[in-house]
Amino acid sequence: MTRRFGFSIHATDGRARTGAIETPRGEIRTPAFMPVGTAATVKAMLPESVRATGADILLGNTYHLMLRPTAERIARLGGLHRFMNWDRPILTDSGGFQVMSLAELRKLTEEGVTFRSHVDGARHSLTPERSMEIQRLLGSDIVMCFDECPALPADRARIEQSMRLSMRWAARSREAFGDRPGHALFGIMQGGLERDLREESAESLKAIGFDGYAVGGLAVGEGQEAMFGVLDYAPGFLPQDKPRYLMGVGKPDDIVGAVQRGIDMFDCVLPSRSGRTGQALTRMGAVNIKNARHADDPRPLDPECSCPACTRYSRAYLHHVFKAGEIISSMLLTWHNLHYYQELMQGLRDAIAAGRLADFAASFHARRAEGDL
Ligand SMILES: NCc1cc(CSc2ccccc2)c2nc(N)[nH]c(=O)c2c1
Ligand SMILES: [Zn+2]
Repeated sequence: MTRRFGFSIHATDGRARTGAIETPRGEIRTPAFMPVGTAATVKAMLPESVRATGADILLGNTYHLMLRPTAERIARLGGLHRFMNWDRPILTDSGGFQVMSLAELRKLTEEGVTFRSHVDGARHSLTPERSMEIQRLLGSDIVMCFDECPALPADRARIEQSMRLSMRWAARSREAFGDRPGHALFGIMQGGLERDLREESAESLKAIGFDGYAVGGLAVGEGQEAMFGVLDYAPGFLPQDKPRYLMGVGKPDDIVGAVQRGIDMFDCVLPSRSGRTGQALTRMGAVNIKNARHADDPRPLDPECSCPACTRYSRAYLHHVFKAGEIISSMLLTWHNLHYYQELMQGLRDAIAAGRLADFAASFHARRAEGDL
């Protein structure tokens, strides 16, 4: 077990890489999918079940945890790993993105953001310094810089102004983070869909120096084509020997395309959130288990899947417990969706290692029927 944070690339295929991030709490195989555990839980899953799906790392949410139960309380109780019974790596976001999308009465200044809690209306402020303190109190292994992700649509001037503010905040985040062996600080590239602003952001972040680099400000409504257009060049602006994390992405086909363009780490609420609404993500595409056609179907959701939902239950049963609003419905479909995502990541890692990523991507797309199954 290492006391340090390190990244090694084991193989490449085109711009895609497969390797591992070494942390004191265990390794993270890349490309990696990181389930989101917003309020110190991956909804409808026990931590041991999340691990059983193949996850090496979870995401925690600074914004939610600072409001409830507060970072200070979690620190007093031994930190987030102890609190939520997950002893492997945790990455926490810096909170700025959620403030702008969830909080009320937000005020943005050079200093940071003040806002009212969506929980109880209490006033709060987040600055780069406070965000670093909260993430330290939580005990997260990978800390994200405090940044600003501009709401779209936004004109170039707004994107430019916002990116440069985020770069000043990145420098303050680095300063406030200090020297913490075994813990990592990731910078976040901004710049919208503007190539020159993306390059300027990357240069600013490299000049400061980070343990990893995220691509922020994508998957904010621009659509897959525009996102891939940015990913055709933006990862290349980042250091080749450091992990690259595409924040908040994405659907399975988003992930396959982004891996082909050099991204190593992903997170998305889709597998867990859609699981709770009855949408099962499978290699053939999406299955909406609430549809009446499943009511008498004795077959498994996906006969090729080895998860508990597919090996022990029929579509008819899953349909029934969903229609009845039974808690087990969320448990089983969330488990299946997270299992499917981790199988997809393992398939990508194996394909890159074998130099057959193009074939993997081609068969991935060929299997997916259009529309609902
Ligand atoms: N939808 C894209 C997205 C998502 C997140 C949130 S990722 C996340 C969510 C919950 C827990 C951990 C990470 C972002 N976070 C930051 N800091 N900056 C961004 O530009 C950005 C863009
Ligand atoms: Zn399954």
